[in-house]
Amino acid sequence: MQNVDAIVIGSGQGGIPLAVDLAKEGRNVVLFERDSLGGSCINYGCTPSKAFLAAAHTVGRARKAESLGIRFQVDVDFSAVMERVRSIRHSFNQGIQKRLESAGVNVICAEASFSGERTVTGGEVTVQAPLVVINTGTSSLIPEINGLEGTPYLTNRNFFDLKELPPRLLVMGGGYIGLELGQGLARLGSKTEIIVRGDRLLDREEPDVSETLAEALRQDGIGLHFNVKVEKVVHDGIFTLTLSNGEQLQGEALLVATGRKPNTNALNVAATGVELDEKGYVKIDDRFQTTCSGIYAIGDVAKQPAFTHVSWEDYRRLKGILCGENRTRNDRVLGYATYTEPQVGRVGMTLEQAQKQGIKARAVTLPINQIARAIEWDYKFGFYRMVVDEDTDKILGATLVGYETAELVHVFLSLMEAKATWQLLEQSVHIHPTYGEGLPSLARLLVGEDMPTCPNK
Ligand SMILES: Cc1cc2nc3c(=O)[nH]c(=O)nc-3n(C[C@H](O)[C@H](O)[C@H](O)COP(=O)(O)OP(=O)(O)OC[C@H]3O[C@@H](n4cnc5c(N)ncnc54)[C@H](O)[C@@H]3O)c2cc1C
Ligand SMILES: NC(=O)c1ccc[n+]([C@@H]2O[C@H](COP(=O)([O-])OP(=O)(O)OC[C@H]3O[C@@H](n4cnc5c(N)ncnc54)[C@H](O)[C@@H]3O)[C@@H](O)[C@H]2O)c1
Repeated sequence: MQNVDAIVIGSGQGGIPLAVDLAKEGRNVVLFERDSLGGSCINYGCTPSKAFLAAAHTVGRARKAESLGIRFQVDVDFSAVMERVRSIRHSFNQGIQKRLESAGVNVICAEASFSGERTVTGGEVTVQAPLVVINTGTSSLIPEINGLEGTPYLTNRNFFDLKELPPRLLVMGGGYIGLELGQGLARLGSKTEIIVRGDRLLDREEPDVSETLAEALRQDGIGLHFNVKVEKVVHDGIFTLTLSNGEQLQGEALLVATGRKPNTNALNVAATGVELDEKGYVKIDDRFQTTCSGIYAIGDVAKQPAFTHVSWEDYRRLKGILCGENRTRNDRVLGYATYTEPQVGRVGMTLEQAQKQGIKARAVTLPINQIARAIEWDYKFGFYRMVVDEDTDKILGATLVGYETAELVHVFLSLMEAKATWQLLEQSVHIHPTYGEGLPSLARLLVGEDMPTCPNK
């Protein structure tokens, strides 16, 4: 056994920069990774999915251009689309490897598990350190369904290895992955059916977000099946799913996107006193400390909101804490987005969430058809909503559904980080004609101005 300064388990989005920084400071750092360097985000998450959606949404927008008087002949070279996705993934992955190597991190390509207090074994290597950081992420949670096991179903792991476009795609799950990848393949040409066990898509969002997305997906030709479960799966070259309402659906491909489970099974945490919650996530306190001193956990495995920028920010905060700064993980404004078309850009609380916390809150909503830019570009789906505290006038949250709202929502992120009031937004003079000019217009609804609120509308 060797003694080192720090051990990082998992090359996730927080673990890599932390290992690099510590190594650059001259510490002896060992990083264990059992799979490809860069974790879910680079290998089977954000990077390949967004490169894939760049192609898919280009097709969607080309088809939609007919309403502008333009007709395109769309010819999808699926194999070229996926080759490009894989080459971007490869280049990101190589970049990570070089970064770790040049910083002097000792990378061990093996599955790691605890073999004693702050002692970790992976492959032939056993190391002990005063500092251990767990950044092992999550994997697909596969439901137990009669006949599913052993069939060649897709998850986000093998989706990006597809070489041919499946003529028909069945998707289980109406969350982020099911909607992004389902709409993506539909736009590239697969006849797609999405099976949802509840009564709406993205069920953590407000109902009108779900309705807007459902309408947009239907316009892409996607079949939506609500309030049904998959009871049986048969695969004989083709997948046949029997649903709880008796209906049968068939497809050449089945994507299972029904949630995630933490990668903690292999860790043998009992050997070092790290406790897990009832679902297997690592329990941490406000400062990322597990129940074992000297061992920290960051990112998805610590049940942080499962986004790359959160894992990255966990690293920045943990680094501050390790350097003696008085930081916690709780005082941050977190946003996220769904990269469907329309996109859903979100930050902070919804009206219902604010009211449940006892805040006297109010929400205003501006439909996208009140924004000149949207009319000029014939963009029909969406709305902008802001939630404010009526006592303090502070902005509490925003939901933006529409064109590239993942970009636009940063206006709210910054305003909220600055603890700004809605009056600041109301006073702002945004450029005409932009989607962004809808934001002060939204704020002006709070002073009672009638719609339309944008110039030329
Ligand atoms: C399809 C998809 C699309 C996504 N799109 C987005 C997006 O657009 N934007 C966004 O912000 N987020 C997105 N996410 C979420 C994002 O990928 C994760 O939140 C992000 O990767 C953070 O992960 P992490 O740092 O916790 O660990 P991960 O990136 O999951 O990395 C964990 C690493 O630990 C390794 N590991 C696990 N156990 C062990 C062990 N015992 N020993 C050694 N190594 C181990 C794993 O192999 C993995 O490489 C997406 C996720 C998916 C699945
Ligand atoms: N744009 C992004 O930032 C992005 C994109 C993809 C994934 N992610 C991250 O990855 C996480 C996981 O995504 P996900 O889509 O797997 O999970 P999710 O939790 O978003 O959605 C899973 C869906 O599957 C449904 N479901 C569960 N069991 C089912 C069953 N047996 N049959 C049918 N439906 C079932 C759930 O009701 C839910 O709607 C997300 O929560 C997110 O944090 C982020």
